[in-house]
Amino acid sequence: MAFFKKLKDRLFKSSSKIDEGLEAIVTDGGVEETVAPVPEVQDPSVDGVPEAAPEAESAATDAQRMDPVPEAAPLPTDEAPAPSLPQDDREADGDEEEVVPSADDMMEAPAAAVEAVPEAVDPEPAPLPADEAPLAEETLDPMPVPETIQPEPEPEPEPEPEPEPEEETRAPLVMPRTEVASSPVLREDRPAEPAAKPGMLGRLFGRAAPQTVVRRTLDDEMLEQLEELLISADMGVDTALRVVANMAEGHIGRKLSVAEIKELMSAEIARIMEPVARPLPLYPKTPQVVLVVGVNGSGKTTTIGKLASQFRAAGKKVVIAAGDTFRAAAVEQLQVWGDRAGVPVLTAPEGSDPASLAFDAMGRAQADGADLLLIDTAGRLQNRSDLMEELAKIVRVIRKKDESAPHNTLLVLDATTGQNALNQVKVFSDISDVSGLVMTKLDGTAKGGVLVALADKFGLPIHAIGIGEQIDDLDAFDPEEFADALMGVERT
Ligand SMILES: Nc1nc2c(ncn2[C@@H]2O[C@H](COP(=O)(O)OP(=O)(O)OP(=O)(O)O)[C@@H](O)[C@H]2O)c(=O)[nH]1
Repeated sequence: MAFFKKLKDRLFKSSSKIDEGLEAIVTDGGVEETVAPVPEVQDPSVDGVPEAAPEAESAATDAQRMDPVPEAAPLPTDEAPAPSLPQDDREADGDEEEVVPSADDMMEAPAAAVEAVPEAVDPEPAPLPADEAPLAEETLDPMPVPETIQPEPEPEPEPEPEPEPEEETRAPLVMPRTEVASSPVLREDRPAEPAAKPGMLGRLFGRAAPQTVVRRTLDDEMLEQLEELLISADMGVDTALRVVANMAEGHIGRKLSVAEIKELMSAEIARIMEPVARPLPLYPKTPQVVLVVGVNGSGKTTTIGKLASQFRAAGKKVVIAAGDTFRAAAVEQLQVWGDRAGVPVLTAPEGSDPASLAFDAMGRAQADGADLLLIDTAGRLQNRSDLMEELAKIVRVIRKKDESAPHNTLLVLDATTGQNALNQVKVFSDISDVSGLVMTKLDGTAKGGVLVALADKFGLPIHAIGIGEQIDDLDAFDPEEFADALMGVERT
């Protein structure tokens, strides 16, 4: 399943809360309007845009959003270019994901494929392919250009083309999302054309019954209600105010439906989040040391496991240091992830000095020629000064081996803590040099708006978001996808 689809499905607690709230706000004082009937689709093979009564064009669009025509036509072929495959294949298959091999597709390899990676033994140091040469600083694309991007065109189009062997070439989440976003074929969740032009008979007889939409005039009272709604989704007062104020610009006094408000808010949220959507940067210097911090239970261990698996699957050599020596369960959990991914996990006896383990792990990573060293840490905020000293010591000792380390300090935050996440950013920024955020557990929380507040307030890069416990439930952060998922925007 595409990550965006999962994100949308799993952010339902946040989006349905917003949805219900918006319905109530618009219905309260809104007026039901009849909109132009939606033509029934009779001939989906004909490309085109459905007709709309000119005087009610926007209303018709809204009605379609609210009640999409069920038999939407397939994408016109020129909307889904797949230059490397014959036209027939694309049409016959009807599945863009398979016929247009892409980096995004590769993120969707089933976990089973990843589990098939060999045991956690030190793998034979295979020579790195040319395309994995160290990247220049700020070059964000660690993804080797796999053969699947440019598949060999078949001399003779096969009637049943074999699916591409994508499992082995999954990209890590550090893949730059800008590239993905610029490629329309990757947006399989957002077909560009909602419906086809009806056939002739359809145009004559097949018009659906007139539909209605409720719209309410945007005024101060409604703005206040919208603000409260966003605050209830954990967006925080300041951010909610900003979103609503910007959204209101140019729309005061206009009649808006729920769908239109959602789209306006989604655009505003995406605009706020755009500057912080930055994949984890990769540096030419290896091993790149990534220190992972966060309170207990925020998802550090799981995030490290997912990162290690994704990087390993992308051909990177990874070493993990199980630096939370206070919790045996955390060490065991990391070992399970390490075994799955074929990544060595360095451990130390319970209660021993995590800095000493980090020092050894640094040595091991250097000796192994590892690309990445991921260091887990304890998250005992109960004793802040102890934790601060512990983190400072880890940094001191690894700098004995590389004075530029750690190259990233990732703060892992649990979305279910809502506004508390803001305090955690403050505290961890005080005690460590936080360079970026990962937000976990966006699935199953009605507090997803907190990520908008974080972006608005701190401006720290958001590298990735977690929406479940499986390997591929962590992906780079895409502001537009997130905003749409949070607001429950339906793009037809
Ligand atoms: N639903 C959901 N659960 C998650 C996600 N990420 C982590 N978890 C779960 O959250 C729990 C805590 O995750 P850990 O990775 O152990 O958190 P931690 O920060 O390492 O915790 P400590 O080891 O106590 O410091 C585990 O049960 C994970 O499976 C996520 O994105 N979604």
